[in-house]
Amino acid sequence: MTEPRAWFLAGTDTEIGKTFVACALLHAARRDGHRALGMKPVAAGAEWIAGEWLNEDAAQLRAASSFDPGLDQLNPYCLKTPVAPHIAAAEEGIDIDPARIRAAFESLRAQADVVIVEGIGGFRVPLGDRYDTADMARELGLPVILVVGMRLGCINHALLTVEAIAARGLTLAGWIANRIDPAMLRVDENLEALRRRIPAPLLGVVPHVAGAGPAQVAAALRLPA
Ligand SMILES: Nc1ncnc2c1ncn2[C@@H]1O[C@H](COP(=O)(O)OP(=O)(O)OP(=O)(O)O)[C@@H](O)[C@H]1O
Ligand SMILES: C[C@H](N)[C@H](N)CCCCCC(=O)O
Ligand SMILES: [Mg+2]
Repeated sequence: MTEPRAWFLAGTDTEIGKTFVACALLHAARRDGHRALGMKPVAAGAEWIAGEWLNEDAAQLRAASSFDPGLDQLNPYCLKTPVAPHIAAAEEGIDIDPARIRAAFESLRAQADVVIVEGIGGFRVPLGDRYDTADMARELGLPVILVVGMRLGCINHALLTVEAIAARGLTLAGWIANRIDPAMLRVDENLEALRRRIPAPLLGVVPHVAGAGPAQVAAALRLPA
C-alpha cells in the first residue's frame, strides 16, 4: 500500500459546502481506485437515530467513504447542540482532547489510502480555551485544502483564511471553488481574482447542482498532487 495521503478540509465559513466537497473528493479518490475515508473530528448538532447520536456531516462522510470505520473513529466528538463547538462542549461538560482526535485519525489512516478530515465552521473556530480548529490541523500534521464558498464576500474570507493558514505554519495544498450561490454575479471575475491571489493550485470548480449529490460532481475535482 502506498503511503496514505490525508488532507484537512477548511472552509471560508460554515454552510459553504465543506461536507459536500469532502464527499465529492472521497468519490473522486474511490473513482481513482483508492480506499478513502472521511473524518469529522468535531461536530455540533446531532439527532438520536437508530440507537446512536448522529451528526449529519458524519453520516454523509460515512456514506461517501469506502467503508464504515465506526463513528467512534470517524466522529470522535459528536456534540448535540448545533452551535459553536466550544459552547456545545462546555454545556455537555466535555473537554475536547487533541490526543483522542489524533488517535482516531491515526486509526483511520492505517486503514485507508486517502483520508479527508473535515473541520467545523471556518478555519479558526475555538474548540476550548486554548485549542482551536487551526491547532487541530497542526496537531494532525496535515496540509490544508480550502473550500471557498462562491458568494459575494468570499474574496475577503478566502484571502484572510489563506493568511491564517500560512501564519500557523500550515501548507495550503490547494483550493476548491464551490458554487454555493447559483445567483452570484461575475463568477469568472471572482475566480480570476482568487486565482491570482491564492498561492496554491485550484483543484476544481464545483457547480451548483440542485437536487444532485456530491458523487455527481466528483469529476470536477482532483486531489492535490
Ligand atoms: N455545489 C453545491 N450544489 C448544491 N448544493 C450544495 C453545493 N454545495 C453545498 N450544497 C448544499 O449546501 C448546504 C451546506 O453544505 P455543507 O453542509 O456541505 O456545508 P458545510 O460547510 O459542510 O457546513 P458546516 O459548516 O455546517 O459543516 C447543504 O445542504 C449542501 O447539500
Ligand atoms: C452548528 C454547525 N454544525 C456548524 N458547523 C458549527 C459552526 C461553528 C461556527 C463558529 C463561529 O465561527 O462562529
Ligand atoms: Mg459540514
